[in-house]
Parts: sequence; C-alpha cells; structure tokens
Amino acid sequence: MQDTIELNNISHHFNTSEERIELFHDLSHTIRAGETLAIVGPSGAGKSSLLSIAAGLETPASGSVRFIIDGDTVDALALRARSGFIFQQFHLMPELDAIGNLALPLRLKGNRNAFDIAANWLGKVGLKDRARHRPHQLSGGEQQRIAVARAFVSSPRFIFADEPTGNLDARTSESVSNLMFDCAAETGCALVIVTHSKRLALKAQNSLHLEAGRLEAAA
Ligand SMILES: Nc1ncnc2c1ncn2[C@@H]1O[C@H](COP(=O)(O)OP(=O)(O)OP(=O)(O)O)[C@@H](O)[C@H]1O
Repeated sequence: MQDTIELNNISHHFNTSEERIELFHDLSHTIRAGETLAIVGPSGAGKSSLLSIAAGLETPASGSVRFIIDGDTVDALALRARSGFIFQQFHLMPELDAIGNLALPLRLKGNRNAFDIAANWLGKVGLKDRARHRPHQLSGGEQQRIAVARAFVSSPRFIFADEPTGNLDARTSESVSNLMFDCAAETGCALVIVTHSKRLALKAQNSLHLEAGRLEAAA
C-alpha cells in the first residue's frame, strides 16, 4: 500500500485577543503506510494540533501537507474518508447501542452488510454480549473498546488517536492499548497516537517528541 502523509515545512499558531500562541515552525515529517507512531511532549506543545493537521482536520498556517492514498495525491476529505479517529472521551452516540455505534460509519457509506461487519468487530473486541447495551450501560474501558472497533470498522488506512487511554485506569489502558496495536497489525493500518503515557508510546515503532516548536525522534 502506498499511503503517506507528508508534512512539509509546516508552521502553526493561534491568535487570541491577548496573544499569539506559536506552536511550531518549519516542521517536516512523513507518516508512512502501516507504521505505528507516537507523538509525545509536554502539555500545550501542540501535539493535538499537529495530529489534526496530519489528519486533514486543520490546515497549517503555512507550509503544505500532502496526502497520498494508493500512490495518488488526494484531498483532506478523501483522507478523512479513509481514516478512523479515537478520542480520550470515547464520543459514542448515546442514543445508539453498541452494535448501532459500530454499524453507523458503515451505514453512512451505504454498506448493506453494516450490521454483520459490526457484529464481527464486536466479537473481535470481546463485547459480543454487549451488542444491545447503550454507552451509559458500559464501563469506560468497554466504551473505548467500542470506539476502537468503530475506528477500524470501515477498513481505514490511518487511525488517529488523541490520548486514547487518558480516561482509563492502568489495567484498562493496557488492554485498550494492546487492542489498538493488535487491530493495526492485523489490518495493516497506520496508527498515529498522541499520548502522555510513556508505556503506550513505547509500544509504537516510532516516537516523536514535540517541545518548544521542535519535533525530534524521542529518546
Ligand atoms: N482553537 C484554539 N484557539 C486558540 N488557542 C488554541 C486553540 N487550540 C489550541 N490552542 C492552544 O494551542 C496550544 C497547543 O494546544 P494543543 O492542544 O495542540 O497542545 P497539546 O500538546 O496537545 O496539549 P495537551 O497535551 O495538554 O493536550 C495550547 O496552548 C492551546 O491552549
């Protein structure tokens, strides 16, 4: 698979009424098909902003981002259609049960087998018996397992995860982390994770440290 995200000399800042917040300047990096990458660094360094730019959710103030899927350059919309997202707060639809949440991205794409594929993923994440439970009837760890399955259910090429274990205790974090990495390995999907967890970052093949506007290979 020839899928890459090329960040070329990107800079980003935010203007507030009081100040200009400089995040990074002239930063370049290429994310490759199938790689697992952790982005670490202190709070406020701009990790989530960098993830949003790499995922085509935000545009950098300057520089360019090139998205390549199957060797073709595509726009941000096309990249997003081939991407899955996992957030700290799970973001499941409260009115849908577990299988409904998993089937939703497939149904939105008109997939007639949405519920069969969703049921298969529910089994993969060990929650087959929770198909009819709504998010408020599930533990945080179970909700995040559903969110992980939802991210993978549409056969994405890239998964972007922002603090995916930030709301979980140590034991649940470990099992959700292992699940994410197992799913990525099984599907060949790239996994890009922003995290404060050293333990989680160490599971990734590659690790980048963002601090004071500089992006370097993490020690
Ligand atoms: N929409 C926005 N408007 C103004 N400032 C913003 C906006 N989004 C983020 N910021 C600021 O930009 C800086 C970087 O934020 P970002 O969330 O990217 O950092 P982070 O490294 O992911 O932090 P954390 O680890 O605490 O989540 C912070 O100072 C934040 O307050």
